[in-house]
Amino acid sequence: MNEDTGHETTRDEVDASTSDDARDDTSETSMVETPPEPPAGAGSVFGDRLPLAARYVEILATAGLERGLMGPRERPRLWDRHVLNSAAAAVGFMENESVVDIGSGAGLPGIPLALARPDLRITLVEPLLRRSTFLLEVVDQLGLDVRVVRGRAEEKGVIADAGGADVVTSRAVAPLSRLAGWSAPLLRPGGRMVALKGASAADEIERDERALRKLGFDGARVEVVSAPDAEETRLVIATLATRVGSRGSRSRARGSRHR
Ligand SMILES: C[S@@+](CC[C@H](N)C(=O)[O-])C[C@H]1O[C@@H](n2cnc3c(N)ncnc32)[C@H](O)[C@@H]1O
Repeated sequence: MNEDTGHETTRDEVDASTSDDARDDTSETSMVETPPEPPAGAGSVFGDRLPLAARYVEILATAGLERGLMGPRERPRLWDRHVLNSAAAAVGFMENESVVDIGSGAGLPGIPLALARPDLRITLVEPLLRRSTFLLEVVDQLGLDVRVVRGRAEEKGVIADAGGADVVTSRAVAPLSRLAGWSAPLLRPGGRMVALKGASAADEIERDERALRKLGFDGARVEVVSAPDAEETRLVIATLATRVGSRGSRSRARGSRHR
């Protein structure tokens, strides 16, 4: 059981290595190391925002590691396994869509998406104070127009604040049926869930098909995507066909808190 989330830890969550357990092996990390260099393909993903993406990787490699948001073993693969892997999901979003990233942790996939796709209007939802504080700092340091909402995706206050979104995204947060249950109330009718999943994506759809349909999701499918020099990722995409959940106000205040 994951102490942060109160639910069983899935393989995806373990893979993300963003749990507080990461703090146990910080002794392996040398804080004076220079940040990992961007791979050649990163330029085509982030364009003129590559320096901001590099700054984000630097923050993850320093404060992110020091504060236990990333495991030290992730340091050499921050670009390919995390930042570029998250940015690869950009193909799942249409122009100017509003996007809620639930369980954003250290900002994945929301921050790389905001950097690769400045047209998207992104809200990061994260319940843990330490992580939501980190997210506010990242948004501030990178000068991004991204909202941070502290709370659990399923909380009424979060739904009222961040709901009515075109897309709800997530990465390594929960099994598909639970994710769908959290995503549906945050979506406008006809909105989409775009969940970044690992190799289990197709099996999860098969396993949770009935639960998805019950929640009003149609046509769940897997799209395999990748960015240059990045690990492949699988997007589970499903459309909310019926009116489920509530629309919320979209206050532009940064750093709202719901408890
Ligand atoms: C394993 S981490 C993944 C973080 C990030 N998405 C990534 O890919 O690195 C799971 C995150 O989900 C958050 N979380 C757990 N339950 C949640 C809920 N009900 N609503 C929103 N976030 C939740 C946790 O606090 C944690 O930051």
